Formats: sequence, structure tokens, C-alpha cells
Amino acid sequence: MPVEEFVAGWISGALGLVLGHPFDTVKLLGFFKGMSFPIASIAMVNSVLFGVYSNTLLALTATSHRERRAQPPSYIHVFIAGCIGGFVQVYCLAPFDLIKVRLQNQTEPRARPPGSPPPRYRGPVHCAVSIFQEEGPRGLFRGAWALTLRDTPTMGIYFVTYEWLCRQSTRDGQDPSPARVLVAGGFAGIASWAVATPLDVIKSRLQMAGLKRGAYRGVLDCMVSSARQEGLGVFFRGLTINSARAFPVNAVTFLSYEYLLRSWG
Ligand SMILES: CN(C)C(=N)NCCC[C@H](N)C(=O)O
Repeated sequence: MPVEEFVAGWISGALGLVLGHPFDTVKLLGFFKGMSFPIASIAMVNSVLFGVYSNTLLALTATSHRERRAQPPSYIHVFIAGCIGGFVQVYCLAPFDLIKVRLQNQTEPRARPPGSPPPRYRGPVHCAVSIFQEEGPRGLFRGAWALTLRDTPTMGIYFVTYEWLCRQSTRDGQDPSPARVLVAGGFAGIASWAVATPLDVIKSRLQMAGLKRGAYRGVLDCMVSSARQEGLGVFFRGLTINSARAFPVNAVTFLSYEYLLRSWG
């Protein structure tokens, strides 16, 4: 199994997240300030996504990454490989994403008044250990089903959008220009977040529900009760910031991924 796609995915995921960091810091109100946790988690998840995607395409079309411009895979193969990459990466992403959501929702004012209770979680490691102790090992995978529903089709759409935009006005057999890779990667990110945002809202609610036992009976129950209580607009919460973040993050992710693989021959 070729491993360079995993390495390129890791490095490009790390570069993308450096760009996305200011957005995440705003979104998370400063709770997720350090870089080491996101580098260890998101870059690793990106490595699994791109590595599994590329190796699935190799299995489906018998073409390596460097042969794919001359012999472009069909969009259905790209979609299937993207869905499989998305499905596999969920099981690496789930515990990290849960920790991120729990830290994000922790209401810790920057300067706590004296005598107020300390924050529930002191950081990512403390959060992981506490979930493990209080909710069991399965607790670390809370919301994984919603994450699977969110990421499996979404990643298919992500790679199809990227491929489709790259192939527009690029001559057959030629590599797309850096500008085209940036634009295609950016719009692939926006398209995927536009599709993913409703399930992203549900997933975050299910992940938080571990703290208030019995809040929801499952994905469907969470969807129905959220829509009943807050209206359909609830499913689009965060769409603007997700899209604003998605363009630069995914533009840089794809540009660095493509150029690393090209430079390695
Ligand atoms: C859930 N969705 C929309 C996605 N996973 N989309 C693909 C982009 C992934 C990229 N690391 C990012 O954070 O934008």
C-alpha cells in the first residue's frame, strides 16, 4: 500500500489547520488555544482521509496518484473512494472531535471571579480521561454515528467537487495550475461544509448530551426535538463561519497535498 499519500495528507492537514486556527479560536472562544492538540489530531485524521481515499482509488481504478491526470478516474469512483475515506477517518476523528466539542462548550470566562467553580475539564488530556472514567470507553465515541452520517457522503462530495473544478479548463492529461488547485480545494471545502452543517449541529448536540443523561434517544430524536424547539434554522447554525474557514483551509490543504506528491515524483 503506497504510504506517501498518508504522509502528504498529514503535512497538508497540518498546514490547513494553521490557517484555520484563527477561525477555530474565534469559534471556540479561546478554549482551544494551543496548537499541539489540533496538530496531533486533525493532521492525523487528514492523513487517514487522503491515504485511504488514494489507496481506494488505486484499488478501484488500478491507477496511482501520478497516473491519474493521464487516466482520470470516473466521478463515481472518486465519490466511492471519498465516501470510504470519510467513513474510515470517522473512527480516528470521533474521540478528538468529542474532546473539542466538550472543551468548546465549557463556559469558562477568561478572568473567573474569585470563588467560582473551576472549569470541568482542565485540557484535552484531562477531558479524555474524565470521559473515559465517567462515561466508559464507549463514551469516547459518543456522536460517532452522527459523525459517520455527516462525513461519509460529505467526503464523497468533497473529492468530486475538487476533481470536477480541477478538470474544468485544464487540458486533458495536464496538471491543474496552482491557482486552480487553490480555488477547487477552497470550493470543495465550502461544498462539503454546506452539506455537512445540519448533521454537524446534531452531532455536537449528541456529544454534549453525555453530560445531561437521557437528553436524546438518538440521531432522529435529536433532529426532531431540535427542529421542534428551535425551528429549521437550527440546522444551519455555524454555516457562515464554517464556510469562511473552509475556503482557506481546504485551498491550502489541497495545494500542499498535490505539490508534495508531485515533488516526490
Ligand atoms: C465535515 N466536513 C464538511 C468535512 N470534513 N469536510 C472536508 C473538509 C475537511 C477539512 N479538514 C476541514 O476541516 O475543512
